[in-house]
Amino acid sequence: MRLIQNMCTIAEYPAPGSAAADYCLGAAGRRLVKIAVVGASGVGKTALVVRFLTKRFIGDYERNAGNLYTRQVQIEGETLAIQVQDTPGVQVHENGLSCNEQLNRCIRWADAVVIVFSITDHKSYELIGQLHQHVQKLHPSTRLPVVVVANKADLLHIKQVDPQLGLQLAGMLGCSFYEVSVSENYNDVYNAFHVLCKEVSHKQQPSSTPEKRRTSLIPRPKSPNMQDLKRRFKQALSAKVRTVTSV
Ligand SMILES: Nc1nc2c(ncn2[C@@H]2O[C@H](COP(=O)(O)OP(=O)(O)OP(=O)(O)O)[C@@H](O)[C@H]2O)c(=O)[nH]1
Repeated sequence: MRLIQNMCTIAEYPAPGSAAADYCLGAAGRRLVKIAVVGASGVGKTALVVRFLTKRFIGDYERNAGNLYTRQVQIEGETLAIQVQDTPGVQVHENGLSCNEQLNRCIRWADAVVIVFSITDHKSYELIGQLHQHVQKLHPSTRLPVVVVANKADLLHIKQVDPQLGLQLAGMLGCSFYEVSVSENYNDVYNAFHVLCKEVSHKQQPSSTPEKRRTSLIPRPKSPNMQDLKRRFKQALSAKVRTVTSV
């Protein structure tokens, strides 16, 4: 969907670090968390993003062109600006995943990724492992926080994937897992994004762990000033002289 009320549509596929991409951060001087939402076509990526941003479920969306939205979230008492990049559905070809340059740019830009599949579409589930691998390949020097989301939990009667399998796979990949129904439940959607933001926030502040903060609060001993040193040296010297003369 192209433009949705109450959301700020910033740009389509902004270049990392571009003025558009940093708009929200610059506006309020807040820390920024950038999230890309990826997965097969029709799994509910746009619905998920819209639900998270507006709390509303809107049944029909234009085929996604990949928009960037923003909102603020409170994480452990701090207000963070978050940008969420919706992406077009990933295509699969005979020789595997086909990720176009736009999608790759989004993944490289992101601090964290949401990989979505639908429990009504087994093929979308089969993509998760490959997508996760692709994300890691585009971020070779860091372990990007990823959450796997199994959507359409309300459609149990036509399910093709047991959500339990999603949980197992996410565990094997070292990702968090959420089973959600974007159409019926806002809280699970919110929690999935919230956990991801928290993980990124902790990663962005490695030096402010409680242990380090405690250490920095221990006062350093005052270094004695030169005057003081001279005074003490003189005192020691005259005491020595007194001792020698008294012998
Ligand atoms: N029943 C049900 N339908 C859902 C749910 N989430 C999304 N849908 C529907 O699934 C369809 C596809 O949703 P989209 O959000 O457009 O999916 P997408 O992954 O963005 O699709 P692409 O833009 O093609 O990549 C829409 O008709 C949504 O209304 C859900 O939790 N339950």
